[in-house]
Amino acid sequence: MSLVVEIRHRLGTFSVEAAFSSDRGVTALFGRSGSGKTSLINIIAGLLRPGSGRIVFNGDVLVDSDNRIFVPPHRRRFGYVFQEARLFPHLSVRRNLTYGRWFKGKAGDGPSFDRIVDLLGVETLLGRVPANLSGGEKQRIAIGRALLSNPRLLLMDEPLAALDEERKAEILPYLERLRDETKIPIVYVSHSVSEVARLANKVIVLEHGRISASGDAATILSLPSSAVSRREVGTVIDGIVEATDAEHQITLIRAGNAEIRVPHLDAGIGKTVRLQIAARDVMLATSKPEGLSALNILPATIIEIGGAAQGMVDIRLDCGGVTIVSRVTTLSRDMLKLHVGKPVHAIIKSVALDL
Ligand SMILES: Nc1ncnc2c1ncn2[C@@H]1O[C@H](COP(=O)(O)OP(=O)(O)OP(=O)(O)O)[C@@H](O)[C@H]1O
Repeated sequence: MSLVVEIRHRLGTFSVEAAFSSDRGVTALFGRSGSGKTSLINIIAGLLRPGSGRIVFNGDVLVDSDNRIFVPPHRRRFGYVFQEARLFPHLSVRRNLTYGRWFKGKAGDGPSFDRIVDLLGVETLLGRVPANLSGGEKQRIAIGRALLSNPRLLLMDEPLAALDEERKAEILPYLERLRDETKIPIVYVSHSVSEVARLANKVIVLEHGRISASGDAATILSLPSSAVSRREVGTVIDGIVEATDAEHQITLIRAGNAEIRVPHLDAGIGKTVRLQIAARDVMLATSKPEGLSALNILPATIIEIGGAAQGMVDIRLDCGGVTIVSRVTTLSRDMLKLHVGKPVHAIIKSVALDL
């Protein structure tokens, strides 16, 4: 698949100007509130007609302002999942799911009903009405409905934003299955580092309606960026499962020359896993600490000391070829006499994982 977007659009005093292409898997449009993500995904969907530019999907020209081409949304054959599920309240879950089939192409095209019901784990919900579903269940039905319309591309605008942490955690594995088990490319709008870290193959960072960075998730999410909220600053690392310690239920992951231990993972040796380490979960010591319960104490060298904000600084470290960020107080920075080039030990308090 290939999606090529080159558009300019003005909305009052705000303007979006973006050029990017995407070729497979999940492409995340990532940025703060008001950065233009929804406007951009609406332009891709055809819900908004851009002032100028081109959009081409798999060689199909959907928008070409020079030649006055604008394919309307229903003729693009894209699925759309919004923040709220927008189910039909009077229809059963089964009828909500099959609703999208009216719009799909030739009979027999696309995924089967049973396959989608199984993929999203909604078998037991089929006879219910939306009022009797949790927020997470409703969103799974909305995703199923979009999939059953046999879309060429699935557009998702913050599909988890309206859900609490528990519901998000419940639905994320289904999105991962969708990414891994169907071949449908996805454009996924989000402002959450953890969601993007788990799901995205490619990340496009939007700031003030412009693309400020794009590339693979591990690189982009580890760069300092105004799109990453201060609470979420950290690094995303792709590592490989190297060994397991069955007795202690620990899995050893290698990233560069760094070895990171995490609670037991049900993953084979050699499997790639994505780790997310928040700066606030990394402490620094100027000598190797003894008698500490933390599992991960990595030798590191300081490569950059960021500016102070609210008495805290972010310190970028090289840990065996892998960059990790640690957030310490300015008092610690001064007491430990931290400077670029200084060897330290990074103590990682917790690691978030994605299989
Ligand atoms: N029709 C409009 N007229 C004028 N300004 C608009 C219009 N629609 C959106 N905007 C402005 O464009 C900017 C980008 O909005 P957009 O919804 O695309 O951002 P976003 O990144 O999706 O934000 P959020 O995550 O809060 O939805 C905002 O400043 C918004 O106020």
